[in-house]
Amino acid sequence: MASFLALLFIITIFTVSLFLLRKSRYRRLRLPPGSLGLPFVGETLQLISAYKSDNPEPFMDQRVNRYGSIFTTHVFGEPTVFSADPETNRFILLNEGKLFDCSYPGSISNLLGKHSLLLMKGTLHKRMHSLTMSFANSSIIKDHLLVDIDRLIRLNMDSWTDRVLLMEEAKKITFELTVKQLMSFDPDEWTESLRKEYVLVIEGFFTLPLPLLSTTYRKAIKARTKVAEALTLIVRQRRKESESREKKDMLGALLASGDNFSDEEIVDFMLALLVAGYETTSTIMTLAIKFLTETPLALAQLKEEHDQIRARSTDPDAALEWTDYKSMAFTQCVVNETLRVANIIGGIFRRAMTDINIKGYTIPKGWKVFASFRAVHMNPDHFKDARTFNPWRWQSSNSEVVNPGNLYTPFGGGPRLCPGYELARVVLSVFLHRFVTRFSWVPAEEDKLVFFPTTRTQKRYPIIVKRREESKPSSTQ
Ligand code: HEM
Repeated sequence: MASFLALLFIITIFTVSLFLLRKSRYRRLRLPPGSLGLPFVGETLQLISAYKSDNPEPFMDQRVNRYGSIFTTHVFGEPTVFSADPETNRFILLNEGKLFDCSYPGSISNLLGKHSLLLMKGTLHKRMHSLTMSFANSSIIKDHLLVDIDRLIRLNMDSWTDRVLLMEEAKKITFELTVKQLMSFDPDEWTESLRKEYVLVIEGFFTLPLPLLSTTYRKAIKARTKVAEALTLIVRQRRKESESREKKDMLGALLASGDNFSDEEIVDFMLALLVAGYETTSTIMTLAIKFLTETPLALAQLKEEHDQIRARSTDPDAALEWTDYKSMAFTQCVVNETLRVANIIGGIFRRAMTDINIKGYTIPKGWKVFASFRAVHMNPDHFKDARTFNPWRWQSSNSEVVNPGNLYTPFGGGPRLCPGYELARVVLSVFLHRFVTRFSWVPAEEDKLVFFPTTRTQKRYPIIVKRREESKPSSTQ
């Protein structure tokens, strides 16, 4: 008993001294105001509980009201400076690689692989980022991706009847599209079994990277190995045939780039691209439908826009043309507003490479920073009635958002600007076109949005769909 009390005493003294030491070191620097919370856990539990609800705003609102738009907190085991300030966010984004480095949790880094674009740094990152951009830009989308996007979306929707888990279906579509774009494969059993392994890999992102303690992480590592093996076989196969058959896909571009990438480099690169577009694009597809369902006036206007495009052709299944996409003016307002309100990527973590002075404060070297896009997008000082879904705010006649500048950053910015931003917009627009012209629908049950560990609806948004021609009264009646 005496030795237990002595141990308890030592632990208490150690913890208190650590806490005081930490406080006095930070007091010497001009840190942004805030609270580091409890020793070790900091304010992690408050953050998680806010973001696990459908209204995470109070976590930021309370701290911004108390300390201002740049404040210090302590989350996920580290002191972190949070920014809800658009100028500071821009500064962080633009100084990537100079003052700040990207920073992902160990589980994500291990599962992605060291050659993934998300983890690359320096000149190689620059080169690979521009290669990726060149592969998802508007002329490539116009020249050949649009046809595949439209075809695969229709193919998937052909089998939808009655109750549909929209989030699941959207994920399937997005995965198939990315596989097609990367290596020209049409969906089949191979694609679906690869997707199942992917789901396991992604589940591992949000666990501790400790195989002995976490079954989910162990399964994710196993699945990652399987995915890498499957992709390696494809790369090797393509190397053999690359001289005779030049395919217009990402893998072809990598092999023809003259950079002599190894199999491992190409596999890591493709694996990460499949992850980056998968959750994000499918979630935005689902949430666009959810927000429209809850805003009938916007839905009616959107339907009208798309019915008019359909009316231009006698064939209801005629492929969409680039000019059709370009004529979807209100759809672009819906896309912008969905991205603003949903905040699929609510912000980005970086690590300070040196002591950084900003707005009169110091961010100490080695500290994490979090540039919160969400806090800016949801701030009524920047967007009128910010917490309401209002696609009309994006209409060119509306003076509110003529030039949103640094205020609107759903795809980030600077050297790590999302290379899939244009592609995601086209996929979402085509999906909305086919969805509203083919179906009427009602939610099958209440479903709630949550924002941790990722933005999603709790029940994968179940809906009951009805083909529009079925719901129309027959002309002979
Ligand atoms: C609605 C859909 C999407 C959203 C909201 C989104 C958002 C973002 C954001 C905010 C970043 C910046 C991350 C950072 O600065 O650390 C990013 C990076 C990235 N995105 Fe997207 N993205 C979407 C779709 C896509 C698609 C379809 C692709 C596939 C081509 C893609 C590929 C990537 C890649 C590879 C990166 C890493 C870039 C780098 O680190 O250099 N994204 N995305």
